[in-house]
Amino acid sequence: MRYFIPKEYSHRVYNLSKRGLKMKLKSRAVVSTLGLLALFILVAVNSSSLFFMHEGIDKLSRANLTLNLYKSGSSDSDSDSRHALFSDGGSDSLSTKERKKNISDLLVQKDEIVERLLEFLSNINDSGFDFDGYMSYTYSDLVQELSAGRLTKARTLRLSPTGRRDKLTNFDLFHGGIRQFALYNPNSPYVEGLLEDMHTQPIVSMDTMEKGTQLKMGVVFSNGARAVFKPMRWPRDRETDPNHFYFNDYERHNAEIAAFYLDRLLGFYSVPPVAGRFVNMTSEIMWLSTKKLQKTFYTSPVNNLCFFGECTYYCDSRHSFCGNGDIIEGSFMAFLPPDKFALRQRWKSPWRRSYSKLRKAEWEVDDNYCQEVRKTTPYNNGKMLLDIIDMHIFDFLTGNMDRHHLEIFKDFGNYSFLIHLDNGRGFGKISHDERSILAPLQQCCLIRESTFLKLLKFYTGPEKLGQLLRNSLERDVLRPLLADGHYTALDRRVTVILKTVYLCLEKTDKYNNVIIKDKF
Ligand SMILES: Nc1ncnc2c1ncn2[C@@H]1O[C@H](COP(=O)(O)OP(=O)(O)OP(=O)(O)O)[C@@H](O)[C@H]1O
Ligand SMILES: [Mn+2]
Repeated sequence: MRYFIPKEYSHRVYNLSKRGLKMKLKSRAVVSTLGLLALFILVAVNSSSLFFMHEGIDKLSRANLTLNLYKSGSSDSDSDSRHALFSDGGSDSLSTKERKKNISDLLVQKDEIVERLLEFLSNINDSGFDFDGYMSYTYSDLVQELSAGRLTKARTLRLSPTGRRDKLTNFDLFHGGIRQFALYNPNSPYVEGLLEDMHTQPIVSMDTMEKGTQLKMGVVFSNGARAVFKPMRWPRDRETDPNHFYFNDYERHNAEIAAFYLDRLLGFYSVPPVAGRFVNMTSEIMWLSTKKLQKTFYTSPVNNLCFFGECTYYCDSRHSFCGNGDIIEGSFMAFLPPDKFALRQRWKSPWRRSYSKLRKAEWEVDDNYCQEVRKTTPYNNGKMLLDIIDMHIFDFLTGNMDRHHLEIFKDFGNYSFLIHLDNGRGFGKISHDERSILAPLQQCCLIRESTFLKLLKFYTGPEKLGQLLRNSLERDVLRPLLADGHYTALDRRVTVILKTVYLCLEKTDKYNNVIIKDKF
């Protein structure tokens, strides 16, 4: 396998030492003196709310957001020179009232509590939040602006370069492009290229993966790329059995694919690229696998080829994977770099479920659970807790209750992003919203501002999350990937999240206590 660090990325490094942050701030100051000017205003307004954040990070974040999200208030600087995401729209011929009315006409389903949230936001003049400017943005523009912090030229993994650059595959480029705050850059052509490769490249090796509890296979393609293959277990319109506990639920190949697109749509960039593919069970699985695995193949009474493979759970003839003839669908998730190049660290999530029918987890019985978590390393660094909350919001949207571990690249340290592997237990229920997945948001009453603004945009429209995801999923060969009801469920769940945020705001009555401005 070949690795390299793309040249254009290797010269700027996020250094978490104070000196590093100061240097970063300094370079920003050169780019925009206005940023600093507005920073001071913001610092004065918000100094009390971000008490738990690392001081340096705090400054950096505010500088960034001042540039993008806020009106300059009493600042006398020239607004055209700013990258103002939310311009004040002064030249617009419509009055504020008219614009608000036009926008609210676009709302399909209003929710009384979220309406109150909007009212609250339109009235918080003192923090300089430009509500009208925000409302005039489309989701696509918004996500570009708000997720930019994740894609800045943070450092990549230290993978040693071998091989010539023109010979590098999309898979190599994906590994070379993994950064401290995002797994990939959605604007880089290698992402689409890798999806295409996983869909078209001949499969040359297929082996059972030892890791995890349910069957999954390690695949090697002819160009050297590797992927985790999860075959289709059941039809995509079949919902989770309500009598099953979350830990008895099967994995769904389509959920893995949909989760990748949802994560990308939300601007998190934490799920490795996943592509769907039809696989020939005879030539692409059986002939390539071990004798042991081959022994689990059989022909079903209706002449479909089936196998059950080897794994800790559900690998017996009552839980088989059966093809249509000998063709089966499956998801292919790009492999992360192997441990010897980039070690990952995995530990139990504080909001892990008990995985027992009888026992409750600590977070389920202790209302002050978050206050304790916030004091502990690494959740006190100002980023990881917000990442966990983002992750649970993501899991709540898909309905995945199976987030038992947190995982990062060791090389990036505690101030890095969480990798979202294992999304196969999402999209199992259409009409049920599992609110307990939102526990970290509910208990900590914190949400990253960018996440909040993105979700709110789905509520105000005109673009809705369900429709946007439906459009994205059209690209995959296994379309349609989700039963129709899942798209409506997503829109409904956005509202549930926003209501949760409003209830937090109501408790503290202060925007900055709940909605945290950091650079992500
Ligand atoms: N894309 C990937 N690249 C590298 N390793 C991976 C990838 N996907 C999964 N793995 C490895 O396999 C392990 C198990 O994967 P996954 O969590 O999807 O399976 P699982 O059967 O649901 O596991 P569990 O029972 O622990 O929930 C992961 O923790 C990770 O170490
Ligand atoms: Mn799992």
